[in-house]
Amino acid sequence: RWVGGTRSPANTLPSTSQSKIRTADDLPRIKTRDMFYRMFVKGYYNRLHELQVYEKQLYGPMYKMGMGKFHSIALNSVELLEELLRKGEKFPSRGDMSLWTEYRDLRGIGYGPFTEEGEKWYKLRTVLNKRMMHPKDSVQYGDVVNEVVSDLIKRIYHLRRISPSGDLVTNLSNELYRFSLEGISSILFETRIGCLEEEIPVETQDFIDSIAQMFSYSMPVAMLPKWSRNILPVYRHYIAGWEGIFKFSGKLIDMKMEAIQKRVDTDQEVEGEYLTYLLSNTKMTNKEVYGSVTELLLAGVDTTSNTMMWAMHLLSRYPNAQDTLYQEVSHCVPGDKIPSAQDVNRMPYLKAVIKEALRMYPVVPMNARIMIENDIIIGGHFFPKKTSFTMCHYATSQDEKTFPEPSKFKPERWLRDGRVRPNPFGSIPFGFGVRGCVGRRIAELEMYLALSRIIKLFEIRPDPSIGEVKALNRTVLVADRQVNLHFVERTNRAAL
Ligand code: HEM
Repeated sequence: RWVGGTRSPANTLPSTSQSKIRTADDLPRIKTRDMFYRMFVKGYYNRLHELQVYEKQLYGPMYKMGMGKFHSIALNSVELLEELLRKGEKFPSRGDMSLWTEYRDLRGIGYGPFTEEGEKWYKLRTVLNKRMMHPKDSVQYGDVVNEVVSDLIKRIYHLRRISPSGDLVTNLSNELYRFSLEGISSILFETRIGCLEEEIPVETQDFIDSIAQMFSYSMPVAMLPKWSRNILPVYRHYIAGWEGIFKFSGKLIDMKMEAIQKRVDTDQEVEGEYLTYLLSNTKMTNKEVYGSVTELLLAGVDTTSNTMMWAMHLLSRYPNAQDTLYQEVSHCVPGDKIPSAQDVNRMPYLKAVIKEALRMYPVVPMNARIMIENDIIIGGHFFPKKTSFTMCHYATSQDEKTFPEPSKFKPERWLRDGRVRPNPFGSIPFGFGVRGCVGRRIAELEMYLALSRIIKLFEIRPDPSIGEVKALNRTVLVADRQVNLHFVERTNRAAL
């Protein structure tokens, strides 16, 4: 069979409805030959997000796709995504994560929110969601994040100063990666790790290199057969990446645990934020905390940094939108005051800017669900349980029926000022439902606080020498070239 298990409507549905229900066999299928041609001859392999748009034109909103062991039903319309997500199971699954679980099994480390499944996943999320998921939870991290934003601003001043024009910041993605890693580490480890210092500490640099190593060897490890692992060095490098990641995060978590233990031993009150909560208020062991904190961290860096990069890139190209944002920020936070987590709640345009940047560049451009427990009917088609669905939400967020003039950056389409707002399933950059992104509120807080402060201090302008920037799909949507921006100071005051 093409997808799913062996059940069919004939043995699961009431006989009256059987005649109207179609199956996967009635859907168009992308031929393997065509898929290879598009990927490797037409060069779509790193523009899979654009392939969604192209294939919708060829096959319509629902089609079969597959390569090797991987087979899936592509859903490529707002209506179908809404139907699938609304019919979601109690313990939704995105599919096979054995590439990540293998290392955890090898070292006896607990699974985190990405790798855990079923009821165990549900229980884990119940613990992890606390102090993270509610908008008011993120407010408590406002001061911690603002300290990191201050260091980012200092670094922007420094980089401008040493640039030939006196206001250029080159390779913005790299700077925002450093900001984002520092921001999420300061929340998850409750300590600073020095990513924004001029010289990054050696241990932190090793950690950054290990993350890059693990990600870059993931694809070859997934593609190569298991028997090649003892022959080729690829698997060894991949495992070495994980070793470096867990060595660093394990050390920081152990240090926190020791500090908590000392306070407990001396009858002092234990105070702290997320990590302290996980270590002292839940029944999680250290090895379980390693697994979860590390997965939260890995999910929270490139996603946040690239979204900020796209938002700033767009603002530099749409000066009117940038000006509207500046007016809002300077009205809500006048003078030298630094925007706080409470202040950003009074800035609807700021939120709309991020929402629109995520619509145009949803950094995670596709997502998946696999029905574990139940058969399902989607778009009038029957699918047996274990069917895998690919959610083509990059394409739906570019659909002009939901978003008129989709290639234009129009934050105002998200404002709640009486206008008809787009279907919420049109743009789902953080996923949906109980399995949706756990770090959404933290990511939003980081982006709001950084962007509002930057826009208050600087007018950002494009660097014409870099040409037209396009998105490449490298697990997340990144720029196809180095992005530079001019940061023109709005006043003479260096308000830090
Ligand atoms: C702009 C920033 C971010 C974007 C666009 C984003 C997007 C996503 C998406 C699309 C998913 C899949 C959700 C689903 O299947 O319904 C996800 C899951 C997840 N995200 Fe994020 N994310 C961002 C930032 C973060 C941050 C900062 C963290 C950590 C604090 C984080 C942690 C996670 C985790 C752990 C999961 C897996 C949740 C689970 O399976 O239960 N993300 N994210």
